[in-house]
Formats: sequence, structure tokens, C-alpha cells
Amino acid sequence: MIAGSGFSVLRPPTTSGGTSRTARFSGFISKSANLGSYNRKMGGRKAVCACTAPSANVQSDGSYGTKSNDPSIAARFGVLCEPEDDSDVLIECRDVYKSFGEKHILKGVSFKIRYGEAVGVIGPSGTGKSTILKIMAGLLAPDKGEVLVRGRKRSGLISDEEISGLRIGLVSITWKVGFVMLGFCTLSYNIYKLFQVFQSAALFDSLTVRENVGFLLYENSRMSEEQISELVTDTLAAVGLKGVEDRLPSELSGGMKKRVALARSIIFDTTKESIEPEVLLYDEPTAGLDPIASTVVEDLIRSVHTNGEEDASRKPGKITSYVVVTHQHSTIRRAVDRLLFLHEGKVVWQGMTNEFTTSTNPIVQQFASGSLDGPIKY
Ligand SMILES: Nc1ncnc2c1ncn2[C@@H]1O[C@H](COP(=O)(O)OP(=O)(O)OP(=O)(O)O)[C@@H](O)[C@H]1O
Repeated sequence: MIAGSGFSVLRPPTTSGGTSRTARFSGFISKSANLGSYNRKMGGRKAVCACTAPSANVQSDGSYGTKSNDPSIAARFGVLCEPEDDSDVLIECRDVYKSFGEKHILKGVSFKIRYGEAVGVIGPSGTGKSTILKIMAGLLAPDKGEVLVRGRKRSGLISDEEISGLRIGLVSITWKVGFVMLGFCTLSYNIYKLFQVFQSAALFDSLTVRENVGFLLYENSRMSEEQISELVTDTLAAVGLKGVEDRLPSELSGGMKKRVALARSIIFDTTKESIEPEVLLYDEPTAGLDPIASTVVEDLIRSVHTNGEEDASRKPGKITSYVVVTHQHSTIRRAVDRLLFLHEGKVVWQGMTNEFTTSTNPIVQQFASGSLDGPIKY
């Protein structure tokens, strides 16, 4: 069983057995995305956007109330400008609508996630933050509007074989069910199956921590079992866990499970020559954690981000961009640079994190202060 879900999974034989990986983790075979053209286009450089959208109230058509595309003005007034060049846009949601029955959740959501960005999605409960994350990950299809992955329209879900070149991972840690859910995908059908299993909950409770963390490598790499085991140990150490490889998830605390999920999201095939750009989507990674554990997770999220330095496991960071859905002020301050505020089905404000508490937008002011008075009604 997957903890917190109704799925049954066969417990694989021990890793030292002669059983094939495919037999052990049957069905979860992924296909690496081809990033050659993208890497060539970027010339091997990291294209961190120097300009992002200004702190702005977003109009009903998705445009900004205030905007400066003149870098000199931006520099003078400390206002960041919206880049005109979209060559570094990895994921774009364009006028996305989504309803569940009579509930109209997303009503024209538009934004771009660029190469190198760390973006937070905030807003009142039930406003559709997790929904937009699932749409970006390809787990849900929009009713209307488009999701573009590196400029190419995604016509279905993540089964689209022709869209490749970007790995999109979803780390959703649902503390309400007391467990950890993780999905990690390339845009391929088999990985979609993986998502289908993972989206309902959690780590496989019948697999050890080692098997959970090394799951995709056992199935989808040429690494030896010894290499994987060593890498799992290193990666667990990088998230502050030691000596837990042989434990089952039920033997871990909630915070440890979150770290195991994070370890699984950052582990990658070290024998591969090219490093694929990857976007990680985190769904409330610090919900339910104490302040210190939150800081640990926030710093880990930062540390796996590509920043030209080594990541948490002492390897070059490989997460090109990430998006975090959160309610936690500490996570907003510590783990992201830019914010999108979702309210009543739209992005109503976006700005840099340091502008969050100084914004004059009444919706943002109310949310930042937690006041009962204001435009947001409960
Ligand atoms: N598969 C679904 N079927 C029906 N309703 C759904 C489904 N998924 C989400 N919803 C509803 O859509 C609304 C938005 O849900 P979502 O989880 O995206 O909100 P959220 O902003 O992430 O909320 P929170 O901050 O409380 O986690 C909620 O009312 C939820 O009940």
C-alpha cells in the first residue's frame, strides 16, 4: 500500500537479488527528455532573468497596471521590468480556466516561469493554487487556455511524447494525510503512470527509504545497485538524514518523510552526460512543520536550485527553476524571489517577495497582515 492511499504495490525483493528492476518496479519506466536543442540554444549558459514583472496589480486582461520595460527606469526606481524576450520562458500558463462541476476555480490565469526563477504562488485557501500546479505539471488539463512548455503548446497531459526537453517534477507533501507525495516526471506516458500513482499520496510504505529514494534510478538508469545505494546515502545525508536507508516510511516522523520526499526529488543519474533543465513544483513543502524544520526544508529548496554552485549533495544544482505553493511567511521570505497572488480565479498581483509586505494592493495588504477586514471574505 502507498501510505495514505488505497493503492497496493508489491514489495520488491531485496536489491541484492537477481530480480530485474523492471519486474520489481513494474510499469514505471520513463524516457529521458531530449534537451540537446535547448542546451545548444542556451549555449550552456544559465540564463537567469535579470528582469521580471514589476510589482503590479494585474488587470482583467492579464496585463499589468504599471509596467516599465525600460531598464534604465527600472534601475533608477528599483522597479523590475517585464522582459520582452521570451526565449527563457520555460512554462507559460495563458488564460487558463478550470472548473470542477459548478465550482469555477480558475478564471483566466496567466503567468510565465522563466529560466532560473524561484517563484511563490500565494493566495487564500481554495483559490486554486494546487490546481494550477497540477495543470503546470500536466496532471490536470485546463478547460480553456493554454500551457506552453518551452514555447510549445501542450495539447494533452504529460503523455505528449513530442514535447520534450524539460523535466517537470511535482513535490506535494500533504500533511493532512500525514504523509508525503512525490511525483517526478519527464513528459512521457510512462511517467504519467507514475504520477497517477503518486498523486493520491505518498511514499510507498512497503518500500524502504532506500528503495523509495532510488526508485526512478533502479528503474530508469544504468547505474549499478551499489552506485544507486551510495548515491541514496549521499542524497539522504544532504537532506540531513543518516542511517535511515533500511527503515520503512512508517518508522519515520512527518518531518523525516518530507526530507525523504525531497531527497527523492533531487536525486539524479550521475552517469548521464547532459544535465537536463528541470522545473520543480512544490506544493506546501513546509505545511505542518515546526519553524526550525521549515527553515531546513526552505534552505534545501534553495540549495537544489541551479545557481552556479554546488547543491545540497555537493553536485552542481540541477533544478533550473521552481515554483512553491505556500501559506508560510517564512517560506515566502526564505525560499522564493517572486510572488504570484491568486485570488478568485486570477493572478491579481505579482511582485518580488520584498514587496509583499509593502504593497498598497488592499488584497495583498490584508493577506500579509492576516486582517479580517478587507476585500477577502471568509
Ligand atoms: N479533483 C477535484 N474535484 C473537485 N473539486 C476539486 C478538485 N480539486 C480541487 N477541487 C476544488 O477546487 C478548489 C481549489 O482547490 P485547490 O486545492 O487548488 O486550492 P488551494 O488554493 O490550493 O487551497 P489550499 O490553500 O487550501 O490548499 C477547492 O474548492 C477544491 O475543493
